[in-house]
Amino acid sequence: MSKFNIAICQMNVTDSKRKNLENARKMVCEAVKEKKADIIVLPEMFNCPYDTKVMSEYAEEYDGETSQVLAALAKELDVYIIGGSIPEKSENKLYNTSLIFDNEGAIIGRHRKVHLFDVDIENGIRFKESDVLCPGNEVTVVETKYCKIGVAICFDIRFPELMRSMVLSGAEIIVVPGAFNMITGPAHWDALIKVRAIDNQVYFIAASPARNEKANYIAYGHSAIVNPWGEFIAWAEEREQIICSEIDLKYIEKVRNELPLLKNRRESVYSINS
Ligand SMILES: NC(=O)CC(=O)C(=O)O
Repeated sequence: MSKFNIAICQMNVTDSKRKNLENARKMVCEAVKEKKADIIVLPEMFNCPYDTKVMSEYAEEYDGETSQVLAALAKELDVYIIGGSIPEKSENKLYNTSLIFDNEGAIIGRHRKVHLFDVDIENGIRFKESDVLCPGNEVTVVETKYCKIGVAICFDIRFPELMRSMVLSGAEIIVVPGAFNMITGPAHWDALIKVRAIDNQVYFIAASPARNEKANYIAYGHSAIVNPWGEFIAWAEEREQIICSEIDLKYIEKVRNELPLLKNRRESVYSINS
């Protein structure tokens, strides 16, 4: 199966977990019925506000309410779900975690955000995930019936070594649920998505929450799907919406053959471990 569809549900996230889960369910169903999506991606922290003060309140141990909803939905609709991220509790620690389900509702991967968003931008934004979260320590690449997919979360996008590691492990698609904000979003979001797609010759799927001007942390929106040539093939505005695009694995092969970047790396000259 070299062609299939991926959708992003750019959903409104509220402070009610119940409403967020209901909304996720509604949008995933719509993505499958209306857009014929085979893989559906949700945004970062889709079941709770992106606010370090409340993350522990919303956190769940695996296998909690959110993972049960997503697993059941994936099975019922016969689709893969890359469950954005949620605050995950494990052994008294909190993580920003993406849970990934196959079309039978089985969990096939779990990515814990590796790079925590600790920034202090003058006259801009101060955010310190490490006040409450611990970092994950693994590169996540899941095997699906379509191809291998790398999954990372938001700030992880800024670390090209992580993206390249996924591709060296065979990823042909990279999925990043992410909640950029009104300072870093306009400055860097589109550019990062585009360049990560170009330098890794992958389809790049970046899934944001919809913009909520009343939230403490205002997400930028503008979810997008970029092809391995660096073209935006589907994109959202700020509001709640679903975007979807066809993925063509043969096109990845074509781009990688015509412009053989991955083959022509000179590892003897540079190494990502040095
Ligand atoms: N929220 C994040 O993790 C990252 C972000 O907003 C940025 O890198 O900018």
